[in-house]
Amino acid sequence: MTYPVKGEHLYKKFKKQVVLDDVSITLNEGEIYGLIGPSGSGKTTLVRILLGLEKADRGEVQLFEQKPTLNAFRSLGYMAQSDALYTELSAYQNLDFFASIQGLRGKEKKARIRAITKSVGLENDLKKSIDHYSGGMKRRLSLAAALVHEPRLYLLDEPTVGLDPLIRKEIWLLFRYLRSKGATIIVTTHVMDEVTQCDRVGLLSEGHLIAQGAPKDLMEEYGVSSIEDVFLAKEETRK
Ligand SMILES: Nc1ncnc2c1ncn2[C@@H]1O[C@H](COP(=O)(O)OP(=O)(O)OP(=O)(O)O)[C@@H](O)[C@H]1O
Repeated sequence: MTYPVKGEHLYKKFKKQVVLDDVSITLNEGEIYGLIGPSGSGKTTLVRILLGLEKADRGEVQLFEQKPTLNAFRSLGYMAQSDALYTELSAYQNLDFFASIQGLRGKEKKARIRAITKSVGLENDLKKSIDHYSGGMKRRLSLAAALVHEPRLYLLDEPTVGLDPLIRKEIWLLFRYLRSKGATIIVTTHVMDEVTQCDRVGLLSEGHLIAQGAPKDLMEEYGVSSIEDVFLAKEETRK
């Protein structure tokens, strides 16, 4: 079996602060994995290390059983926490650019742009310049840019932050559709109802992966009815 992501014994320090302490994480093909934890617990750092954008002080990362390289990076869908869009271009021009650098051409490129903008609900706003986009629209466009080339692996850092519930629902439908086609998705989130839609979750606290598993199994194991309570129960046992 090929694992899309394998991080082993990852350790990272920024100056004197230990941000990740012996974190190991393996993703199976075709699963949605939610990475959750309080602000500052190390989620973004972990995602960036898994991508090869940040180097761990110790530990090993493999993407599809190879060390992260620029080529591997191109075949991923990455959405950073802050939007990386070209504000002087229209929404369409942005997507056209991102699709082109991912190697899409001609009719296929147009069809993918059309399909993805519909999925994120921006099909009527493609001509607008990004300067005239709201924060939520920019977020959706960033997501579309990460998804347009339909990679096998997505690393999405808070993709739905600031979006209204209807759009969020649409986006989760899209994630499930991508999963049904065999894609693997790692997503960081603060939204608890999104957590229960993940196949597995990893709970990060102060750089430690304190629990990992299917949300239902974790809730059963701790005899609680929410992942927040699993978090609290687990934190209690660590003290
Ligand atoms: N480049 C950096 N230099 C110094 N400290 C950093 C750097 N990047 C992250 N940190 C610190 O590492 C810790 C973890 O940050 P990280 O962004 O990974 O957390 P997070 O769980 O993603 O938080 P949030 O949910 O707020 O995005 C924080 O204390 C942060 O200040």
